[in-house]
Amino acid sequence: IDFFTIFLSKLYRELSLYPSLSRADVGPVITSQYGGKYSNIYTEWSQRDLERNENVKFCRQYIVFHDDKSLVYSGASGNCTEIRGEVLSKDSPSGEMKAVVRECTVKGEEKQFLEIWSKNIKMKSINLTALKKHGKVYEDEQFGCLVWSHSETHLLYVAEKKRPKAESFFQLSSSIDEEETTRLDRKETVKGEQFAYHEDWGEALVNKSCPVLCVLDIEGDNVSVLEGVPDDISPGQAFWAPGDTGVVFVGWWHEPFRLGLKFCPNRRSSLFYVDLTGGKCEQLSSGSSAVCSPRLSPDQCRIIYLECSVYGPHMQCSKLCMYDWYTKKTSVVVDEVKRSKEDGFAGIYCSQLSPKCWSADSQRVLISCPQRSRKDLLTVDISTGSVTSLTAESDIGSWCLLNIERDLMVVSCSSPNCPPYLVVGFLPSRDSQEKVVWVTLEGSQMLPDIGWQIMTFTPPPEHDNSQYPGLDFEALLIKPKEVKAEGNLPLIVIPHGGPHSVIVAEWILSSSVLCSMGFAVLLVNYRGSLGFGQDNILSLLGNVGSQDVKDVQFAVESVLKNGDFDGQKVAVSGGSHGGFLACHLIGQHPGFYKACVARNPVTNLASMVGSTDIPDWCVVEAGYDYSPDCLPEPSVWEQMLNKSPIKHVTQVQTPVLLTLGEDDKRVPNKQGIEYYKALKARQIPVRLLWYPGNNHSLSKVDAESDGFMNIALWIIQHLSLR
Ligand SMILES: CSCC[C@H](NC=O)C(=O)N[C@@H](CO)C(=O)O
Repeated sequence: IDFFTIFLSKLYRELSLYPSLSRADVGPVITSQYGGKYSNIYTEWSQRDLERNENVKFCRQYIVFHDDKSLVYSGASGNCTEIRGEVLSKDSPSGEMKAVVRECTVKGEEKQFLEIWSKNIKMKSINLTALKKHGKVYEDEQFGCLVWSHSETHLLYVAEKKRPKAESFFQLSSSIDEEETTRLDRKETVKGEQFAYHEDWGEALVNKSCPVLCVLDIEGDNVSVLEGVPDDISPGQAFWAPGDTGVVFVGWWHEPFRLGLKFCPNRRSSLFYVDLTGGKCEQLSSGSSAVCSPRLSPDQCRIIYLECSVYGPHMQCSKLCMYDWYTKKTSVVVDEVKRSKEDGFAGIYCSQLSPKCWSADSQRVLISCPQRSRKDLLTVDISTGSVTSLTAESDIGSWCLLNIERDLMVVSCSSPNCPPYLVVGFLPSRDSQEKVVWVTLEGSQMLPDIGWQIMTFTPPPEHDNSQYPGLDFEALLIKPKEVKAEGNLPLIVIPHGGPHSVIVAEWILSSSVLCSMGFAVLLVNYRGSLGFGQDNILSLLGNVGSQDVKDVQFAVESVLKNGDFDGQKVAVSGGSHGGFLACHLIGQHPGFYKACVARNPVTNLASMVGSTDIPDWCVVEAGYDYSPDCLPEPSVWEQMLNKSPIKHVTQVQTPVLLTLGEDDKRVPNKQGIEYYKALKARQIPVRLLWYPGNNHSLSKVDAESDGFMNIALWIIQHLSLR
């Protein structure tokens, strides 16, 4: 190991110390003995621990004195504490109690407990594993929840349906000597099911197959699985209906078969209500669209939720819809936006609203979402549908709403040169022109040597899309503030994945380390990205491998015209669809890029369609309609192949580093291997890194850090930088 590698790992270690915010909850208003009003804010953070090789979660609380409209005093109360073993946790609405789902190992066996804490006493610890009412509790963002009833007497959560134990046809029947419990267990086992296949919900949701809604009656210590949910529906994102009469949830249809859900809010789904007493289930929204993130208003009269169409591009511009609990009427509050409005509003792009998103008077909804290459904080007036940005004028690249309670907004801010920090501010009243006064609760350190800018590009006429003419796109350029000698800045080009996702101007660890090492990084939001209107998204369907490739190359060549860069020292790196683009770029522009890195890249749509958890993606991106019960026509297979990077592999001259996850369900690692073999056959330098226990994101701490080091060293080597 040389000096350079040590320097690089030291830099990575240093910058990986900055934690990110994952959650914030605002407690009830307390009146102090001197009459001052205050609330506690509970925050959760996550940080990479390179020594322990895990992402550690910790919490810190803050105290905020206020007069319901403005902050009087705020500060941290105590130090931070690491959180271990907590799967889910939630304070009761009054703040009197706390519920925790905890995982721990007892006598070598993993168990899940549901704990109820009151003040400083653990009142109950219910062994959910021993109860055997259901399987593991869901902790994911897709289905998972832990919700107190309004009366604080019951808790609602989602778990895997209990599956009868399967045993071999040849298992001997229980002997008389066996303990009673073992004999009872045996009674419930089924023979012949031992090797039955159970569908799951795909990438990052493996082993999640049949979720059920579960309720704990706290007083009676009784867990029950709610009845009445239709058999062809997987429920999740549940909460208590007004008056605790039942439960509202999102239900995803899982017939004819489950398609991957991660990054796919376009799956057929609806809002449902299941009655607690009779188990009667009612469908509240249309059955022909895709919905998520339902949130009940503080006055308990309305439910706001996001809706988009089924199939088509996976991520799209959403509608903000509202269901009136009493009139049972549904309305569209904010419609899909085809092109940015005159006031700059570009539409709603998020697959999740913050846990609470309503103003205290139940008249406005707050949403943080990408608007072109920034993440902004928007307010929506539910009676007029008018959208106002609270942050459009700010210099900060990303405003992420963690929560809002009684108009106190808790936000995580960051920029490419500034790690996440925590701010709070009161939402000004509906008809006031006042600006929000933001107060920092937990600051962060600005990196003075890193500069960033957002660049806008108009494609040349020959690249214009005749069906969707006049669209522009952007790129985020991150580069050292001081360029030492003119004309020798190396450039790393990073097209994002998706392709319908977006890079916003937020803190990105890898980019900041690369920039601190003296690289410029260009992250391109080519046409097809989120945040620029629905037309922009649709313009890419059928044009993958050409329009997106042209946009990236156009952005790179435009940037290179600036005298700071060395056109002979350009590398390209991307993951997933970004890896697809990296491989396309080196195939379509032979020799232009001196190094290429691809994380779990899509290299051949035609060979992937039968093995990914989202076959519809391949067909739709190739420009065709997907149908789950039809094999694509031969011409569609041909087009899928024609639009794939493998088609251009014979032109490649660039050395390629592939990083693959053994357990990737999204882009099966065979895609990378197919490309690896094609390169090897032509004696193009190629190296493959294989990460066991990792899925599509390669985000486990060791895979991420090892990947970063290898990527940086690969680029340095092939750009001849040492
Ligand atoms: C059949 S894989 C499609 C590409 C993938 N899309 C959704 O999962 C992708 O590019 N994913 C991005 C995130 O959007 C990634 O970086 O993994």
